[in-house]
Amino acid sequence: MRTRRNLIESRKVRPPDGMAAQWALAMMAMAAMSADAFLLTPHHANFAQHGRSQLRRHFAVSFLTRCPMNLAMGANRWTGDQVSKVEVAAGEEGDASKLRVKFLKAIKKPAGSISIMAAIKRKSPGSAKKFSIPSIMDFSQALTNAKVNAISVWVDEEMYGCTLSDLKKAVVAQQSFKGNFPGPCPVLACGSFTKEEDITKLSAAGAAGVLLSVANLQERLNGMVELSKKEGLEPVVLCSSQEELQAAESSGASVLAVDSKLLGIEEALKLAEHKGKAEVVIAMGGVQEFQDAWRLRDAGFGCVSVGEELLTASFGLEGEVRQMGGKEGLGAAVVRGDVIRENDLKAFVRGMTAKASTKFGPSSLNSFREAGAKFKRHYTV
Ligand SMILES: O=P(O)(O)OC[C@@H](O)[C@@H](O)c1c[nH]c2ccccc12
Repeated sequence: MRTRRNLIESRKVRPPDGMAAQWALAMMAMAAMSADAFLLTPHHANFAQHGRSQLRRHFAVSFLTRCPMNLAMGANRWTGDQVSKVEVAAGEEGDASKLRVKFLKAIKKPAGSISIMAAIKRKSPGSAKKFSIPSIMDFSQALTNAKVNAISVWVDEEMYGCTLSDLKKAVVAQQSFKGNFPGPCPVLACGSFTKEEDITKLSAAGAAGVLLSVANLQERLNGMVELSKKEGLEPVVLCSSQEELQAAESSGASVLAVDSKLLGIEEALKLAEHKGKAEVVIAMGGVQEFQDAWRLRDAGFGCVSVGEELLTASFGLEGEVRQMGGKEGLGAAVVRGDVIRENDLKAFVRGMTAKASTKFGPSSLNSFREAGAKFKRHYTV
């Protein structure tokens, strides 16, 4: 039988930065309790961001007896050393293709349920909302902790503020879920990819799939779909009409995407019945309420990609007053927009995937925002 120490080492779990003493204490407590593993919850990891004295006061570990499968760092903050290693790996030369995760398997759910793909972007054309996302790696992990099924990264620095290196970081960070259930999330590369070398680059970065647009590629679509498959990437074909859906299907792609951001939810809903033999149809963007996700699910969409609302739930909007008491009040907290609010993120994903019926709505995201309050509060739970 492996010793506890071995177990910890074999899982490559290390004390987070500045927590060596607490870690040692936890180990001793584990030994005393004959626990095989323990869980460091996101709660504790959050304290790590807020300074050590507070951390020391609040530090606690939750014990899971004889449950090595659950050995998990809820929100594994990366140490400086780890980050620099990844930055090297995520650089131009580093090959992350071996870290690729199967995309279709991750997003395909039984009928009647919907999978969630979180869109990572720092900005959007035509939107005033900006998200600094200080650490793509931390965010990538927080998303998996919140049980999203896939992640997409918009690789277009000018339009979306994210680069290929960000995509690679999102891929590499998923490795901390290897051996866990659920395991690492696949990462879909989004952007307007038109060249063959785009596909090879994305493949080397460890992307699980690539978004290909019928409108952009036209007669070159079939070739790009084929090449993506050859490179081990799942081609996800973006359509905005019935004709485009047909073209996408005959290109041989199994995963189609409807541009619900462009069309709006109502128009996207109408397109669901033209999905043909596609294994999964993704609604790409424009989801603002839980109910949008539920309606898309009921119409036959298998997956929904959510960007702005999910990012807003995760980071808040810079300058927003988020607690009771108004701007000057005792409990006032002005959001800096650079800290991941894990609980809100989790509640958001849970709401999207809830087996709720649209009949008993409306239970929208906005209804939690206390729109009538004198000082606007943003709560997404
Ligand atoms: O932020 P939203 O509305 O939740 O959307 C996410 C994502 O899919 C979106 O970032 C997006 C950006 N460009 C697109 C083009 C087509 C479809 C979708 C998109």
